[in-house]
Amino acid sequence: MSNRLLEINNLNISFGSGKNVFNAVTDISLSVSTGQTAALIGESGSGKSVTSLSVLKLLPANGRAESGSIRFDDKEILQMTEKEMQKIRGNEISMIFQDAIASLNPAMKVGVQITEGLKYHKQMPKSELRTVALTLLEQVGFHNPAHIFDQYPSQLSGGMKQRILIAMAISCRPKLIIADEPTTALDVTIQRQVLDLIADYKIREDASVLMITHDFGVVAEYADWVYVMFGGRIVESGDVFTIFNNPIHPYTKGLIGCIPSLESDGDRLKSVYDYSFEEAGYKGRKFAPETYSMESKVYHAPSSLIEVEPGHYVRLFDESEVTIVG
Ligand SMILES: Nc1ncnc2c1ncn2[C@@H]1O[C@H](COP(=O)(O)OP(=O)(O)OP(=O)(O)O)[C@@H](O)[C@H]1O
Repeated sequence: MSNRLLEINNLNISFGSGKNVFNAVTDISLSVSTGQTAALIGESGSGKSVTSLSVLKLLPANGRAESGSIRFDDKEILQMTEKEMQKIRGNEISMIFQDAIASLNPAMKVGVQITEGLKYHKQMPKSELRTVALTLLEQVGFHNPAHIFDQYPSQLSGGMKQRILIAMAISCRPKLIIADEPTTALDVTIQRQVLDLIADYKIREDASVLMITHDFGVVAEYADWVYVMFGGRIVESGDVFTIFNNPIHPYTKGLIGCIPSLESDGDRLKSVYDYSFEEAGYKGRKFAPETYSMESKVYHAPSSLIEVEPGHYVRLFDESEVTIVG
């Protein structure tokens, strides 16, 4: 078996029907190897969440994977039935959602909520559930697990609730964790704790993480492999060192330029668009995903990723590599 636990190939996802079809994700390919963290980074609306939801077959009702493949542990997800997916969700793949704190049941003790997955997926006897839940609470950093077990969500802070969610996510010892901006609502110290807990789990269990983020600082610290998304496509990918040392696509450069730095001497934080305007010398988004217009002509950019050095892929964007189609 390959060590690619998750492998997405040429995935296309659209919403709507008839004339109102909208392609949210176009020709995405990515993989997450065993024991590694892959980050999917891009601005809001670039298709990160839609891609990750498709791995669990949890797309909204008006969305669908049109073509491509999603292989997890050498099984094709897109061909699985709902019943088969129920055995995978929360068991082999866990997802920590952006706004997941709201999903905690306010009327149930958090300790009991942690045991739900174990009852459902592992048929664990009642006598063992409490002991396992206490261990999980310890693993996510609670020094007084017996006390926390009996608390209701309203008695806990946001950061504590986030740790409960991580305990739930890891309870069945999933092979893959999908973390969709799990820290957006939290302050910086707690963000780090949450990301560290996910990283600890990954190391302890030799598990894999697909991390969805818009923060290159987080990518630098936690990811092994990076996929940069723009407009529903991957525009650059490679291992984290290569992407930081030799970013090629203007959008990637822009994102890296957005990381606040202590040495920046008080400079205004550049937005990605400022960067592309200045660096690319174009009026408009030079690196638009497929077509863009300039001086009343429409340009069509080649849509394939090119391997510019071993393992480093970039979608072409240079004017010399653009053909005029209209
Ligand atoms: N139910 C839906 N119906 C129609 N379009 C949708 C639906 N859900 C998402 N989209 C569209 O799909 C595109 C990708 O959205 P997605 O949520 O994956 O972006 P994202 O990169 O995860 O952004 P964010 O960081 O804000 O979550 C967006 O243009 C979005 O408007």
